[in-house]
This record gives sequence, structure tokens and C-alpha cells, in this order.
Amino acid sequence: MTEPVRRALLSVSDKTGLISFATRLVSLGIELISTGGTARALTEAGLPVIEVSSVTGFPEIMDGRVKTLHPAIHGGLLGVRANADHNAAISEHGISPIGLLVVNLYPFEATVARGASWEDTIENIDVGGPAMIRAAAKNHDDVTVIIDPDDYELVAGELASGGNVTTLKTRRNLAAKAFARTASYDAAISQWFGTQSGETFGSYFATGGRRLQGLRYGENPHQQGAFYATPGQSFGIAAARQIQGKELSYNNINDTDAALECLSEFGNSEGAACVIVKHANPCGVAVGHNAVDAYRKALACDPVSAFGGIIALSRPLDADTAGEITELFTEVIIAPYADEKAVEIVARKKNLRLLLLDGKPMSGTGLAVKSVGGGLLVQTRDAMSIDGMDLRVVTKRQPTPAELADLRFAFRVAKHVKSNAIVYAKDGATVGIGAGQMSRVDSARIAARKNEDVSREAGLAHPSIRGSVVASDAFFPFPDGLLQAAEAGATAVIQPGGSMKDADVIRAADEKGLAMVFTGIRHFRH
Ligand SMILES: NC(=O)c1ncn([C@@H]2O[C@H](COP(=O)(O)O)[C@@H](O)[C@H]2O)c1NC=O
Repeated sequence: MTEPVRRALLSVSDKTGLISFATRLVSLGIELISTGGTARALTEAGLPVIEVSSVTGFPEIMDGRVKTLHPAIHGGLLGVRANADHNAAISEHGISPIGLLVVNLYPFEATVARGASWEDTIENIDVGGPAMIRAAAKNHDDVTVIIDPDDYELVAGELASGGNVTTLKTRRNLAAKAFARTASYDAAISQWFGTQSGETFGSYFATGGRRLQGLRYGENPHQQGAFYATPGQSFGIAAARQIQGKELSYNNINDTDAALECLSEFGNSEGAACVIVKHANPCGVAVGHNAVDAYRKALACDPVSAFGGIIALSRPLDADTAGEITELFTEVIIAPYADEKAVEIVARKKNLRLLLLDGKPMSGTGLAVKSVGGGLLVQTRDAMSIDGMDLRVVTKRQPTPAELADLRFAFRVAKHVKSNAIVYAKDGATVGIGAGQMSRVDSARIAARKNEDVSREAGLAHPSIRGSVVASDAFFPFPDGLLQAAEAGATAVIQPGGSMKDADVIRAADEKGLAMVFTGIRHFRH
């Protein structure tokens, strides 16, 4: 039988909701113990509070590095109330049991995010807080632990209705949350140390997250899922704000992420950019004079696949673009901002999800983590851009300036298409995308065949792929893929190079009069 809470220890960096919660505790007859800043806030609010230093008989020392790390506190948290020996120790040492612990930690992740100095960052590693959280969570049979102001309401409600006792279910849930929080906190610390020392891939790897939303299901309805943000990071899909529409699904989030990552390739100087994604692959990408121009050009690549797709724009969503996008069934639109008229237009489609980044970056740095059977594959993100590559023309013919611009565009897109990736482009727009084939020749062929269908459907006299350029995410192992692209009508090629058969591939390009550029860098994406 759990004892009612008589004493609560509150030690919080984030003081959101503290006073109203503590007021409710006092009204339930619960005594408050607290550390320096928290005690000050409570006293200023007129609440009775006992300083931790009077419980420990020891002042807070070393700039607060040692304040709650004392047997009088940890004995009060860890003593098992049903254990006679523990109770004897409690009496012998004059320890007061603590039934409720409220702690949130020094803001380490936020400190790193604001680029603080080494000293400041180190001081923001909380030691006493996690020690108490772990103690209380371990002893959850007797102690309720709160690490998140969001849980104040639940606990205050249960205490009030349960005679100052919370339910075991709640205490267990809060203990699980508490251990996840300290693990996630330590993950952030260990990753930060790794990046500082250059030892990113040490013998242990820790990762953590804060739940942004539960998901109705995972990739398929029989799977469960949730979406977590990496603490301290504020970019990409996890930083986006949903303005309207149905709840995001697992696949929506995954696809929107793919769209944003691709979009992040295009700087503002390249004009407005639009990426349309279906099943994590772009099915149309373009740059244009403005958002609607970019959208039209991107859509023209594969309007059939774009049905039910994700549309990402690098410029604010305006009324023209919103009007055209809403003519087609779309799952998600994401843009940096949206003007009022555009929001109104999108609102006519109540299920259509509109997400805004509010100026936050589309992509960022850090590690990419993928789960495999029994483990995690971890790598640095593919931050290599064509702007940083040493391009080398390997054919007799040099690409024209227009071809070169399209080659650079196509290679940027190929980086975001699942391997084997082949991307045909013309005038700043994709005209054919071959994704995820086990053979590069098949990717080249599929993209060309699709373009023929699309061009016929659009009533063009010739497939628009004629006179395009082509990018390959990795080298052509043989001339066959390149010959396939030449047959489709490509006039220039960009690829990493590095195949044993490079000489044969270059010869084939020369014979067909193609210009070919080697990047020296490949962009596998699986
Ligand atoms: N050193 C300790 O014994 C210790 N005990 C609690 N803390 C932290 O001190 C913070 C609250 O401090 P204050 O009440 O002074 O604002 C909390 O984030 C809590 O996790 C500690 N600080 C760091 O380790």
C-alpha cells in the first residue's frame, strides 16, 4: 500500500507552470523542499518552502554543482517504505521520505543549439537532477517522478482525487518517461562530446528523442508508430508547423522529409524551387521564376505520379500556386510561409495538410541513423553539394553553358533519388526520373519510357526528353546505361566516374557526340 505524498522536492530549470502546480500541492497539505532558484521563485509567490540546504545540513556548493547530491535526499527518494531495514535506516539517520519529485534538467540541448562556449556547455550538464530522477523512477512504487510540466495537471488531479496517492500505472508511466528523458539527455551530451573530440563513432552510440506526436499507425496499418524530434535541433520536417489538414501519417512525414531534403539543394539564387515526392522519391523537381512557375514545371515531369504526392516549395505559398496545387489531389504542401489568401484557398480542402517552416532551415547537419536487424547504422549526413565538387569534362565535346546548368541541376536531384538513380533534366526541370532499380540501365530506360508517355499525353510532337541532359548518382559500370540515355535523346551526361570501364564509357560518349562531366563524388541513397 503506497503511502500518501507528504513531501515533494521541486528543482526545476524550466519554471513553466511551477507556481500553480506548487500551490495545488500546498493546498493538499504537501510540504515543499526546493533548491536555490526554485525555492526563490516559490517564496516570491508566497508559498512555504524548505531549502534543500536545511534538509541536508549542507550549503549548496561549487556554483550549484553539489546541492541535492546527499544521503538525506537520496535516502528520502530511494528508501523502500515496505522494507523494515530501509525504514530503520530512515529513522536512524533522520531522513524524511520524499513522495513526489519534480525535476527538469539544465537546458543542455538548448545551450548547445545556441552555440555556447565550452565552459558554459559543460556547466549545463546536469548531474544532481538526473541522479534524483533515476532514484525516484527506480523507487516508483513509493515515489512519483515528474520531469515535464505537461504532467502537472495529471498528477495534481490524481493526488487530489486519490488522497495524495497517484496510481501505480501513472507512476510506472512517469518512471518510463523519466528514464527515457535522462537517456535522451545523456545521448545529447555524448554526441556533443563526440563532435568536439572528433570521435563521433565511439564504442557506444546513444540516441534520444522527444515525442512530437503519436501516429495512428506506422508504415502500414498493422504497425504502430510515433514521431520524435531530436532535442536541440530545429530544422526539417520535425521543426515544421502544421496549419491545417488531417493528422500527418508516418508516410506523410517520411515523404515530406524526402521532399525537404531535396529542396534544400536549391539556394534562393537559383530561383523558386519545387519538389514533388511520391513514396520518398521525387517525381518532379524544377526551378522557376516564381513558385507557380516552378510547380508547373515540376508537375509536367510526371503528373500521373504526382497524384496524392507531397509538394515542397522553397518560396512562400501564394494564392496562384495554392489555386493550381488544389486542382490536383495532394497529401501535403510544405513551404517556408504562406500568405493569407493562399491559406484560405488551401482551407477549402479540409484534409489537405499545410505545413510551414516559418523560416527554419529545411535541412541541417548531424548524424543519419537507420535501424537494421539487431542494430543501428550510423553515418554523417550526405552534406556534399555539387558546388563543392571538382567537375571534370572527360569527353572531346565540352558541355554548353545551358547543358552545364542542367547537368548541375540534374545531379542535385539525383542525390535525392533512390539508387540506382537516373535523372533527365532540361531547362531547370526534371523530364524523367528513374528510381530504385537494381540495374542502372533499367532506371535509364524507365525514365525515358515515362517521358514518352507523358509527352504523348501532353500532345507534344516529340518527347521532351530529347535534348535533355542526364545525371547518374553513381558511375556507369558499362557503356550500356549511357547508350540508353543517348538513345532517349540526352546530349550531355554527369556522373561520378571511377568505373574500371571508364575508358569504354568515355569512348561511347565521344562516339555519340555527348559531353560528359565527372564529379568524382557519388550519391548513393537507399
Ligand atoms: N548539483 C545538484 O546537486 C543538483 N541538484 C539539482 N540540480 C538541478 O538544478 C536545477 C534547479 O536549480 P535551481 O532550483 O537553483 O533553479 C534543476 O535543473 C536540477 O536538475 C542540480 N544541478 C546540477 O547538477
